[in-house]
Amino acid sequence: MSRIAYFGPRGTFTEQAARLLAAGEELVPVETVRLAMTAVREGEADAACVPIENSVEGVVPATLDALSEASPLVAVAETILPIHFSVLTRPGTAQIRTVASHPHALAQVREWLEANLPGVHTVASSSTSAAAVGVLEGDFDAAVCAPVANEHYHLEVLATEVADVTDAATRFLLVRRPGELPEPTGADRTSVVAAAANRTGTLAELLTELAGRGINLTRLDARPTRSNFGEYRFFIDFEGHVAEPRVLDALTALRRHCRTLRFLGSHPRADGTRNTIEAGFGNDDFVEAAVWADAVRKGDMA
Ligand SMILES: O=C(O)C(=O)Cc1ccccc1
Repeated sequence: MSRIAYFGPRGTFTEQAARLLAAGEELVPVETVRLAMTAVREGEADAACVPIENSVEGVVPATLDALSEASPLVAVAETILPIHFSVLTRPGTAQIRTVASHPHALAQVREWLEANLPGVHTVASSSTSAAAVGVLEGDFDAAVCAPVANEHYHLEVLATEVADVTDAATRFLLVRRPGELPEPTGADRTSVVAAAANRTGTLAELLTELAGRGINLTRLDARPTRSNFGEYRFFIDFEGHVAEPRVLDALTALRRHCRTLRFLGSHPRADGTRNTIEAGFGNDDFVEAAVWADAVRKGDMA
């Protein structure tokens, strides 16, 4: 049985995602996203399940930062969960003055709180279930949690299915130490983090290399390098698998433009969207063109 570290404590949305991505494996809650990845880096866990992006609030910065630091990790699988919340309180609570949750969760229930708990004081916690623990311990009056939270904490349920934005969703990754890659499926996502040279047009150069090979981007985010003010790393997700020649060709080109380029994995997409392949960019097109170019170089051209 594999050991899977997940962003905890028990009862987070990430636990729900880990149950799907690593069914039947040993799931181990870890206090922060970064420590979940450290457990994998140090060999204490075989993989980590972490949130990466939310359809309402965007990326989870802690996940991007932890993916770009220390030794490389690669994403091998993903899942997307619909997000709605349960609001939990201690049994017998007469008045709710404080409500805690992960900042992404608080941002997604602001209207509900204004309408149902006007004037309540909101407190950011490290995760949704850390807020439930805080309620149990008397630190806050209520917590905005994942539906799975109450399997563990047995609090009073004030409301379920709470969400200002219907159809909100969060994507989660399963990351491992580098090794054998998942097989290409035709509906894959490849991720990299690029530290481009700090000069005019470098981001445009990177994007042109991808666009010029008909590669469709699925996400682009910038995070500060933390070392030099104004310097950024670019997190780029795009359609396709590194086993496909147009993707490998693009990565090789990106490498030439970057101070550092970290490969963050190629894995099947949870939504099953097939890779877009423009005319002339299929695997066979690259093979035929390479055979032709080789013949030209050898002087074998008919
Ligand atoms: O705190 C959690 O439960 C998480 O897994 C992070 C999160 C927070 C809000 C929405 C989706 C995921």
